[in-house]
Amino acid sequence: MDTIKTYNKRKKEEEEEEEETAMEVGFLGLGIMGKAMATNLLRKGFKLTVWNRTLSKCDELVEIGATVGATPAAVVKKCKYTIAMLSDPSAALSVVFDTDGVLEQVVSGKGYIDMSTVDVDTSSKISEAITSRGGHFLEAPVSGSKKPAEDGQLVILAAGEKALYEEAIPFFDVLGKKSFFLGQVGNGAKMKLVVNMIMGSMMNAFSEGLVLADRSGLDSKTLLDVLDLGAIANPMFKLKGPTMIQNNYSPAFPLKHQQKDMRLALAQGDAIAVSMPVAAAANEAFKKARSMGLGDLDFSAVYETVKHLQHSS
Ligand SMILES: NC(=O)C1=CN([C@@H]2O[C@H](COP(=O)(O)OP(=O)(O)OC[C@H]3O[C@@H](n4cnc5c(N)ncnc54)[C@H](OP(=O)(O)O)[C@@H]3O)[C@@H](O)[C@H]2O)C=CC1
Ligand SMILES: O=CC(=O)O
Repeated sequence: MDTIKTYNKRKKEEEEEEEETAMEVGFLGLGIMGKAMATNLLRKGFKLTVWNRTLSKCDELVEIGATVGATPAAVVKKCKYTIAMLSDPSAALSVVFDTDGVLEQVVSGKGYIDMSTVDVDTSSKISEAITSRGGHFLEAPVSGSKKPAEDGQLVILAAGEKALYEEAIPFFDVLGKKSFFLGQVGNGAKMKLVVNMIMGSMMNAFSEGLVLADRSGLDSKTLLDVLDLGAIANPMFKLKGPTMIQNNYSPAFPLKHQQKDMRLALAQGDAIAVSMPVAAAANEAFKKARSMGLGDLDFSAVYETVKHLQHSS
């Protein structure tokens, strides 16, 4: 009789533990984007276990209810679903494959959702590793910056396992205003790089326009008003224009990440022989900006490089 009781008690505890695990969501990477996204998930009632390479960045999340995992592996062990938001391909790979990384605890049924902006190769390597251990993988890079992340207004570009996409919709509903499922792994990465290639090229054209207007004796604020009323009005010019003309480059989207995206988009074009001279020139300007020590500022700081080119000519 006692044996049956003990068995039933243990079974109930296991079921409770399983339920608990199912509700826990892991979050790796609490930079500008990750912090805002994790905060939204917590505020909407998800139980979050967070990890960041610089562990002190977890403190603010702990204050609003998060638990800290000591390593990426510890987070995955505890949670059925883990979301990552990391700087670049090398960070995304390191968090999965290094000692104490994600892969050590991926077993059947675990879901890994990488929302970092990376290239197809990186995403495919991660996908193969996770799925070969019975886990499920989704890439889900986002369009939208710090403010859309804070407001839960990102555009989510998901690709990979459709079933995991369906399961992740409650997270995406909190994080974004719209999510797309784009098919096989790689399509999310490709779409995100196309979008950011266009954005980086536009930022350069905009910077050149601001310089040309200024050197032509025109008022920059009037230029912004004219642009905003015409066919090329857009939220980026409207948001960044006023701060750029005040030389304020407080980072929302760090310039080093925009340059990484230009580089990866050019490689994407290179592989399929798509010629992109405008994007290539924009990439050079972002590289120049990095060499001027502007990499941690907002990507709109490329305006300083465009101004600098006039001084040196
Ligand atoms: N900011 C934006 O507007 C947008 C950014 N993105 C993309 O989202 C991703 C994150 O961007 P964002 O939050 O702005 O970037 P941040 O630079 O603010 O944060 C980067 C994060 O990656 C971590 N990291 C960097 N290198 C490593 C490593 N080797 N191992 C482990 N962790 C590492 C950082 O940890 P630590 O704190 O220790 O440095 C930090 O948590 C990037 O891929 C970016 O391109 C996409 C849309 C918009
Ligand atoms: O990746 C950057 C963004 O603003 O989107």
